Amino acid sequence: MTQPTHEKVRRAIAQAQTVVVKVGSSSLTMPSGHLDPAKLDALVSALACARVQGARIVLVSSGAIAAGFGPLGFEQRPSDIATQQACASVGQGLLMARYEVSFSRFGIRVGQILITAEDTIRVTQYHNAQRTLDRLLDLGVVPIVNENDALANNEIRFGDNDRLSALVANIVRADALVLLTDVDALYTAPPSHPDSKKIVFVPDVERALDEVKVADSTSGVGTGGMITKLEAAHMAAVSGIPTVLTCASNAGPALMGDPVGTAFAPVKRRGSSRRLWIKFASHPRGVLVADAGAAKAIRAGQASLLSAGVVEVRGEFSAGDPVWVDDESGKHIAKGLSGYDSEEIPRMLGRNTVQLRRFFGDDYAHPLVHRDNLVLL
Ligand SMILES: Nc1ncnc2c1ncn2[C@@H]1O[C@H](COP(=O)(O)OP(=O)(O)O)[C@@H](O)[C@H]1O
Ligand SMILES: N[C@@H](CCC(=O)OP(=O)(O)O)C(=O)O
Repeated sequence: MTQPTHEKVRRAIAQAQTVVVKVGSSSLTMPSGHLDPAKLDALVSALACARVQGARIVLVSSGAIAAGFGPLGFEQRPSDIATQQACASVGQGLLMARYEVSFSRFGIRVGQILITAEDTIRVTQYHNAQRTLDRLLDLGVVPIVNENDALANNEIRFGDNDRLSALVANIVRADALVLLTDVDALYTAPPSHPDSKKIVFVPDVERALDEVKVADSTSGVGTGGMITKLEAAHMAAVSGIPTVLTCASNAGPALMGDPVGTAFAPVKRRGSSRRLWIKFASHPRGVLVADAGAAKAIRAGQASLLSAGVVEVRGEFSAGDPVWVDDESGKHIAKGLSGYDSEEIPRMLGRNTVQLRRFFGDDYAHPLVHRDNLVLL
């Protein structure tokens, strides 16, 4: 795929049939922990305009925690998980009620989808989410997606909605991803730095990840900061989806392909959501150390990690959990989903498939990490 120009990327965004728009907490709420109805209405007006012109819009909206902590009497965003989850439970209802009213000004229906990281990777849940989202879009509904904060397991929770929005874009096979936040564009360094400069086009997001200085969120209500937005743009880019990042008040022009904010070019064709999640969002719970031969085969691509080529297992994990694959010098070479619980693995190490089948039975004759679940770093 040849690298598209800035104009071509903007044109692709303007012509996008299916668009995922992600809006951050700071663009919908006040620092006091309440919804800001004027901001929400302005965003909805821009989205409704695109919808009325025929675009299929999926809105990934943060703001549940930020809209819930004020009504529950907290002065600032709570930091403990249980209170955040309680705030999300209250705030999510308030958020949807307001979206419902606001979209109804344009005769547009909305539907709520609360999703977990698991739903984006496990095949049946993934297809379930895909089927519901596709059907909602066919019916002209604007699905409003958020992470299922009230119940999400902290171990694999996204926490921010940036990377979740890139996975949703992959699920609905979106033509464009629009990330709306409280800053008008990506800058070479946090905008508070006196010599930071605006970046209008990123042809190669992998280079930008190395070159741009980023900081965590400072808004008091958001979580990810710029790093998770760059990761989302990266995930979209490797899924073949262009991204524009700008402030929420630029939503209308961004959707029309105007040169606002920062546009990111796609770099490759589509990949699977599971592999995107493994590479960008999973938190490994252990390590499998590959010998030189296995490390070489994995680096060459397309190989599964077999017990015969593993010399050590570290950490406690269950089958299906993410793990690092390291070489013997301790360098991470890949991330993958383990095929076995960590306690089962030591007796399998160094044995080939024939020995595993003979000693332990057919259940032990599979790769430690199948190549479909293995992603090179
Ligand atoms: N290089 C950078 N360019 C632009 N903004 C940056 C950069 N580094 C850090 N930021 C900060 O990231 C913030 C946006 O992240 P966040 O508060 O998580 O937003 P949201 O709630 O919309 O997800 C901006 O307010 C900005 O100060
Ligand atoms: N799912 C959470 C999102 C947390 C959050 O702050 O995300 P963001 O504002 O996008 O950085 C919520 O709705 O509160």
